[in-house]
Amino acid sequence: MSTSPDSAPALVLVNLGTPAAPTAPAVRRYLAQFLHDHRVVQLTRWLWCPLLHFVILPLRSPKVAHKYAQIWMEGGSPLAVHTAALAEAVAARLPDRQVVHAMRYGEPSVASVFDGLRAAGVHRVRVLPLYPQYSTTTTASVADAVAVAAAGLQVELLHDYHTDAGWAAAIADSIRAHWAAHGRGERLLLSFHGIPRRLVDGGDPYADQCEASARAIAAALDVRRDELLLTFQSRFGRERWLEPYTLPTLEALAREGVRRVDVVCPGFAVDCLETLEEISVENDAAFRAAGGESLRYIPCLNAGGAHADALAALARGDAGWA
Ligand SMILES: C=CC1=C(C)c2cc3[nH]c(cc4nc(cc5[nH]c(cc1n2)c(C)c5CCC(=O)O)C(CCC(=O)O)=C4C)c(C)c3C=C
Ligand SMILES: [Fe+2]
Ligand SMILES: [Fe+2]
Repeated sequence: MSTSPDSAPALVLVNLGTPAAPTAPAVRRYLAQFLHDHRVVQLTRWLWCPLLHFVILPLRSPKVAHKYAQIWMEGGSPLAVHTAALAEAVAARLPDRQVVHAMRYGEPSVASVFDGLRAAGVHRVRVLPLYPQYSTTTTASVADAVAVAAAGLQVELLHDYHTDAGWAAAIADSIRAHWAAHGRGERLLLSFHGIPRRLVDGGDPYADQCEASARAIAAALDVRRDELLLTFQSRFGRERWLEPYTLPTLEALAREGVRRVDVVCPGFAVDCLETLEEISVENDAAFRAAGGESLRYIPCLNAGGAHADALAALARGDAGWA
């Protein structure tokens, strides 16, 4: 299918990426690409490469592969399965344009997806990184990969959608649906992926955008902002990351006598290792070990209709594209 320069732009949804199999070699290949990205780890290469190749990859890959094995789905890694399904759901809402997905690390790579679009005669592309909150570690890294892959194409990228009304309403509806099915926990915790504090001090707007998302979700839920707790998970390495950290917060709540906590992860477009294993398995066990009764995890929006509607509306609109 060849497109004219003024037909609707193709849409590429870009997610982080995930291993091809729940095995140590596949996880090692994935982590090697991910953790070589200067946007993710800024350490000087002569220091970082030996540490990565001789310590982190050999030690971490088998452990992380074991975690992936616990959550692996029939069609593959949850992140891959849900991202593909989400792209299909968005495509069904945008019949006038081509909608595909790509992964920043692993397959389908940004380069291969752009080659496919060029071969199909596409001239204009909109790239929607599946990160509601902008960070140099994620969104800017997608922009780097797109800049390399997009020669000859007219490209626009969505900076973020952290207070988009359709997205915030979809998260609020998912929380309400969870409350209707399971009753309301004593606390609602919003857990976002963390980043090093140093990056925020250097100007990364991620922390401010997480806070603004929390306010938007509270407004859409019609609760006060102080009825929600905002925490940061998935710390990697030894330096200080954004605080408060999710796990110690959950343990402190349990010790204070809070029995039931609802946890939602609004920084993740689809469920993945960090939500299905870290929150739902590891943190749940730690919460109960500290005296809590149940950590009730509220799934990501995944390929749900409200999510696809919100992303399709963003793709059609003009706000935030540059
Ligand atoms: C949602 C936004 C994300 C930000 C911001 C982010 C920053 C970030 N992550 C790492 C290190 C790791 N992250 C890992 C997994 C992972 N991270 C995100 C999202 C964000 N990361 C997702 C969706 C996932 C899950 C992928 C999946 O396959 O399901 C991992 C791999 C797992 C592990 O080894 O623990 C690492 C490592 C850093 C260093 C960073 C910012 C500096
Ligand atoms: Fe290296
Ligand atoms: Fe991460």
